[in-house]
Amino acid sequence: MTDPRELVGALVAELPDWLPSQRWFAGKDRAITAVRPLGTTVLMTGDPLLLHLVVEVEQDDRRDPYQLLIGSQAHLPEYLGSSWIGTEKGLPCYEATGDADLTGRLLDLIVEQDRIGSLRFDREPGAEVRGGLRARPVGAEQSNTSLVFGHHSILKLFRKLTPGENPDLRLHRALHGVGSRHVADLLGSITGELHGEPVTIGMLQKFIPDAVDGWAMATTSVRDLMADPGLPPDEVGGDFAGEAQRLGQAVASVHSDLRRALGDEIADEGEFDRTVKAMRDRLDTVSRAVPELAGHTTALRAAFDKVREASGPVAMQYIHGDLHLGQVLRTVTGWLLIDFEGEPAAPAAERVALRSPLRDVAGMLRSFDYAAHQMLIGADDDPKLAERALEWARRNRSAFCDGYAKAAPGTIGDPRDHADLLRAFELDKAVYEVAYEHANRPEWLSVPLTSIARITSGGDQP
Ligand SMILES: Nc1ncnc2c1ncn2[C@@H]1O[C@H](COP(=O)(O)OP(=O)(O)O)[C@@H](O)[C@H]1O
Ligand SMILES: O=P(O)(O)O[C@H]1O[C@H](CO)[C@@H](O[C@H]2O[C@H](CO)[C@@H](O)[C@H](O)[C@H]2O)[C@H](O)[C@H]1O
Repeated sequence: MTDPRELVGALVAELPDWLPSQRWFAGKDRAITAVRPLGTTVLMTGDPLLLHLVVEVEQDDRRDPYQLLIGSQAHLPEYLGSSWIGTEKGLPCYEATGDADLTGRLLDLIVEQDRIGSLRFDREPGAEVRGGLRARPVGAEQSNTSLVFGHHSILKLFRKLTPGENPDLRLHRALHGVGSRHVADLLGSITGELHGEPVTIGMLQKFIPDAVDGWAMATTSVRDLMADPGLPPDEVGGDFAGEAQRLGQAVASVHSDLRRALGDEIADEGEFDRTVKAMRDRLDTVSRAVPELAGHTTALRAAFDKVREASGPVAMQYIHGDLHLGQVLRTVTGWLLIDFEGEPAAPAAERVALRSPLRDVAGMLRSFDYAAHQMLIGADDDPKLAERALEWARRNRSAFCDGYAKAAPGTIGDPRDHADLLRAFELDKAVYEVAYEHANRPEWLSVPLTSIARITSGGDQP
């Protein structure tokens, strides 16, 4: 029988070519200079073989750890052909998250609260987890890989590993602990080891089979509005304003639960200077890479500088960090928030820092703008459609803020009362989006760029 470590030793040589084609691989814009195995755990022996692998990917001066689930068997079934990575020591090796015959093992290990090598499989206290189920990967294009077991649970395997406890797990656990109605129940987790320290490998949650994501609902509503140009928005069948308001209430409720669970603190004097510096630094970096941003830098800097004039105490707390319509699920009982990992490209320290909850509000306001304007990408200029898109965005941004204000009598109250801060956070997010679209969807670049032009010229406050 082939020694799994020898197999891994040979397989890592294939990874520099294979990794860039994976949706979840975060370093697609830089060449890979080396891949080294950091840890190998045998989860199933024999044929098929199931290995858990942590590798370090070197790119320029960065070294990022990623986790892989590797299967190997003498006769690779046809349906797994597209998961093939390489044939080592005469054995086909493949990415195993799509192999339903193998991935059930991960769930069973959580049910049994097992430990294999440096991997620890835990059930949350009191959680009932059903084992013996086959998994299907979530089809959507994601930063991580999620596996759905029956209609019961969903296991997220974090691909790029963040040292320590992943904020997604930490914040879900905290919210679950205070009984938040706006997150799915946490059922379990998988912890590994990175350079001798614990690291979150996976998170198991209750699967909500009837959930629809906010982006799908919002873009359907925009389409309905465009299809009925003569009707006022409140008379169009798919009007979203009621949902936007409930979503605002849900986000405010999650913020207040996070404060209750993990506390908050008033921003110190240096906070605003640090915030402006970070916004200016990001702007400088992004405008070097994206020339289309150059014409907006003066107006953006002026808007960022207004943060220094923010009046009154500003509370800092744990927040979602990358809130948009794709991160919220509508279920029969209301809105759920998912994916509390923060911006995928943000440094680990930033993701665990206390921040203003207005950033999440700004993220969602940006998303309403996106939902309205994505319909216009690639279409011929049509001032009527453009006006209709703006109308949808204004109506739903304002409904969202109404909902937030209604449910947040505490520290922030109505987000619109912090106009300068909110505008700066929105613009900072739009600069992030310029970088994101430039790297991932160049044809969408006009969406954040047009918003930046509009907001800096005085338009678009909710
Ligand atoms: N508890 C859940 N119930 C149903 N579907 C879920 C649940 N959690 C996540 N999903 C689905 O899985 C997808 C990926 O989840 P997400 O946490 O956003 O992963 P990623 O970090 O890879 O972006 C979501 O877009 C959503 O469709
Ligand atoms: O969902 P992720 O955590 O991977 O977030 C990244 O990808 C998002 C796109 O899928 C991106 O969001 C941007 O596009 C959305 C529409 O597709 C829009 O609703 C968001 O407002 C906009 O920011 C997100 O920025 C990025 O981090």
